[in-house]
Amino acid sequence: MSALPTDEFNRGFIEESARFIRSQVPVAPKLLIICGSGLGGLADTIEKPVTLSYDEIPNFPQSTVPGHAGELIFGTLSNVPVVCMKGRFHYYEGYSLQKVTTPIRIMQLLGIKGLIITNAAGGVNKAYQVGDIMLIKDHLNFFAFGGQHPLRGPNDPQFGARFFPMNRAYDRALLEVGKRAAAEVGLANHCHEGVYGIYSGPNYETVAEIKYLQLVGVDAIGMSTVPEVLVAKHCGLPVFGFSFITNKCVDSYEDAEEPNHAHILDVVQAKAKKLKNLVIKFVEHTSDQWL
Ligand SMILES: O=P(O)(O)O[C@@H]1C[C@H](O)[C@@H](CO)O1
Ligand code: HPA
Repeated sequence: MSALPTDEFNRGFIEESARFIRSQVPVAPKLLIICGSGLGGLADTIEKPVTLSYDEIPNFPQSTVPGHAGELIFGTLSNVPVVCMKGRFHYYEGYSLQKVTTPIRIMQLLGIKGLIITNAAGGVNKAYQVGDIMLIKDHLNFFAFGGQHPLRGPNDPQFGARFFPMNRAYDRALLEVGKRAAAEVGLANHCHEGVYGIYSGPNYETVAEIKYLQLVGVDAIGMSTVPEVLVAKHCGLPVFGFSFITNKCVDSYEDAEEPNHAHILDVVQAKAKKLKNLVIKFVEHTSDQWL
């Protein structure tokens, strides 16, 4: 059997990061918000912010992708102590899936009670327009079909059970709150519920791959989120997630349009205020659940 990257995921290693964060931050967070590509502006709404750079925190991975600043922002939203990850980690950066997901376990040790997860994604579903949001109701984990999993290796029962269900991974009640929040911030006509699929990247998909994704029921395709949600569910955290549709997936050889990361960041920027308002409303409506 090949070597397992268990040291990146073991309790001592993660506790060291958590201890450092506790020594720097006055209030323990109750809710973790992970910002997708270009979505770091979600953290601008946090009151009384305290910033920690990823490079200050022992054992914490470093952001290498444009649009992922590499900072944790602690503070409050609707009186809920939150922490915002401005910058997430992706498998294509070279990190193991364990390393990609260590922040979830660190934040769980700090006492979070839930996860809001966001991403930029390509619209596979032909009804989706650039600038829409998709509330994630489920995912297709193509990594797991190939035997790749952040929880491969010895299980630490202090975090969660060896085997765990994923059929209600995206909390149904939170999804309804998300729908209401989207309507309240004027996104009702741009809001869908759908299935997110993970693709490793760093390339965007071929035409044949997009046709396949359409056939198997993927509505939005991206390069993140699924590993973090798996580890969050393993340790019992309720999850609310949404994809921001930054580009239409090209499913024809005649179509000359090509996805482009710089353009994706611009598209997010253009809708940043509405997305911030969505997160604020969502936390406002769910605050009792986290306190
Ligand atoms: O971190 P997310 O999933 O939002 O980032 C997406 C996927 C790739 O990292 C990148 C492609 O443009 O954006
Ligand atoms: N494919 C994969 N990841 C993405 C895309 C896409 O089209 N857009 C933004 N992230």
